[in-house]
Amino acid sequence: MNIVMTIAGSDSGGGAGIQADLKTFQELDVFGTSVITALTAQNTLGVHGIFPATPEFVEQQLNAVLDDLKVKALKTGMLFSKEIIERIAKKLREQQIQIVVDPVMIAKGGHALLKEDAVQAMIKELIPIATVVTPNIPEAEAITGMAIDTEEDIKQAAEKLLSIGVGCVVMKGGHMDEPTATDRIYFQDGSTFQLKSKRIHTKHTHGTGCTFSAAITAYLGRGFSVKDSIIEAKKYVQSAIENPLHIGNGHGPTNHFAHRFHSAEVEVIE
Ligand SMILES: Nc1ncnc2c1ncn2[C@@H]1O[C@H](COP(=O)(O)OP(=O)(O)O)[C@@H](O)[C@H]1O
Ligand SMILES: Cc1ncc(COP(=O)(O)O)c(N)n1
Repeated sequence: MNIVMTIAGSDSGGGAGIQADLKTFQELDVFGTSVITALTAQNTLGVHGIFPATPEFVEQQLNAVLDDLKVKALKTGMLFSKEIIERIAKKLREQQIQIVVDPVMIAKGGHALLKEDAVQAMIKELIPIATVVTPNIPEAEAITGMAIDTEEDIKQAAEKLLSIGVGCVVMKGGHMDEPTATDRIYFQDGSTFQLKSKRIHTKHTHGTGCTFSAAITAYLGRGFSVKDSIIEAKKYVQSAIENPLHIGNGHGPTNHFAHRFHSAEVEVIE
């Protein structure tokens, strides 16, 4: 059995964070383990409270899993503070695990999930040891300090991220004002490709980023290449967005069952 891990926050509403990650892992046939950085009191309407774990307890969870289970790939999501990031990075530097960093900063409803002073720790400690980083446009702007409006801006921001040391940058296009949902992928060796799918006009996009990065992690854990993992993950998230569950009164979650009966169309542009 391929074992993977998520290091993220809990979403009591079940749409994002640890809950979205574990659902994705289960659907994609890998064994999911978890390290919870913070509890959130959250539903489809927003984040109502945050109760962080101590950095020591985050480390204890990480040690408990890694001392016993052979984790092949992991993702990080909501990490909340600089102290938590430092603990995690110190431990992960000693491991041979493929790391997907989803640099979660702000929930769709506007609530901060990462303290402002933690961005630098993410840049210094975590991104350099990552296999893949998956920023959305506002996150890429916060990390690079650049305004991103055009395709050329996206490329420049990706180059800045690559210069920090990460192996591959996935610039997610959910927030771009484009008729398609286009993600642009850049590798250290200069190669690049795009993934294009139909943009779905829906308010049910809570947890799309979490689901996407968890799916990349699941495929890496199964031994897929980085490129194929990203392509397959995009198909999974597209199908999860195209078939919303219509639950809750706000931004509803993605549908993790959808891939069982619907295969989404994703165009790979080299
Ligand atoms: N309305 C949409 N229709 C189709 N795909 C979308 C839509 N919104 C986001 N996506 C896709 O979902 C994934 C997550 O992207 P994004 O929403 O930008 O990230 P985040 O959830 O971190 O803000 C990406 O693959 C993106 O292309
Ligand atoms: C615990 C947790 N982790 C991540 C997100 C981001 O998800 P989204 O950007 O879809 O709100 C969230 N809302 N809550």
